[in-house]
Amino acid sequence: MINVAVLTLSDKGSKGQRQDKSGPLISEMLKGVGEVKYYDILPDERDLIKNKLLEYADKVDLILTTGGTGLSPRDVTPDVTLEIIDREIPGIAETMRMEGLKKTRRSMLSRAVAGVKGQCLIINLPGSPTAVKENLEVILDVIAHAIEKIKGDPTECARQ
Ligand SMILES: Nc1ncnc2c1ncn2[C@@H]1O[C@H](COP(=O)(O)OP(=O)(O)OP(=O)(O)O)[C@@H](O)[C@H]1O
Ligand SMILES: Nc1nc2c(c(=O)[nH]1)N[C@H]1C(S)=C(S)[C@@H](COP(=O)(O)O)O[C@H]1N2
Repeated sequence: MINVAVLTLSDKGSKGQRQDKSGPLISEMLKGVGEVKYYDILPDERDLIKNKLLEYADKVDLILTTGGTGLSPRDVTPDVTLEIIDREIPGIAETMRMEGLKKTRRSMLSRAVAGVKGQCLIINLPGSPTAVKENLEVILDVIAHAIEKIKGDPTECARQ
C-alpha cells in the first residue's frame, strides 16, 4: 500500500476560520490506492510549507497538497514545491489543467506542479473541494505506476 501525506494550505483553514473539506476529500478519494499516514493544515507561508514538505518527503511515498496554487499574492505552494523537488513531472499537471478545462475555463489559473523529491512523489491540487475532485480523479489511476518507477521498478513500462 502507498503511504500518503496530505497537506492543506489555507490561511483561513489554519486559523480555524473555515472547515477543511479538501484534505478529508483527498483521503476519501485515495481509499484503495493509498493510506493517509499524515495530515496537516498550514497557512500560505513559504518556510512552513517547505519544512513540512521536506519532513513528509522522507516519510511517505506520496504527498498531495491542496490550495495555494492560484494567483493570489499569498499563493506559494507551486513555488515552494519547485524549490524542493529534484525532477518535475510536467505531464501530471498538464493533464489536470487540460481535463479541468472541460469543466471550467478557470482550470488554466492553477499553477500546480508535480515532481519527485528523493523517492517521494509530490502533487499539488487546487484548493476548493470541487477542484480537488476534478483534478485528482483524472490522475489517480497513474499514481501507483509512477511511484513504482520512482522506486526503481525495472520492469518494462510500454504497452504490448
Ligand atoms: N481547504 C478547503 N476546504 C473547503 N473549502 C475550500 C478549501 N480551500 C478552498 N476552499 C473553497 O474554495 C474557494 C476558493 O479557494 P481559495 O484557495 O482561493 O480560498 P481562499 O479563501 O483564498 O483561501 P485562504 O484560506 O488561503 O485565504 C474558497 O472561497 C472556499 O470556498
Ligand atoms: N478542475 C478544476 N480545476 C480548477 C478549478 C475547478 O473548479 N476545477 N478551480 C480553478 C480556480 S478558480 C483557481 S483560482 C485555481 C487555483 O486554485 P487555488 O488557489 O485554490 O489553489 O484552480 C483552478 N483549477
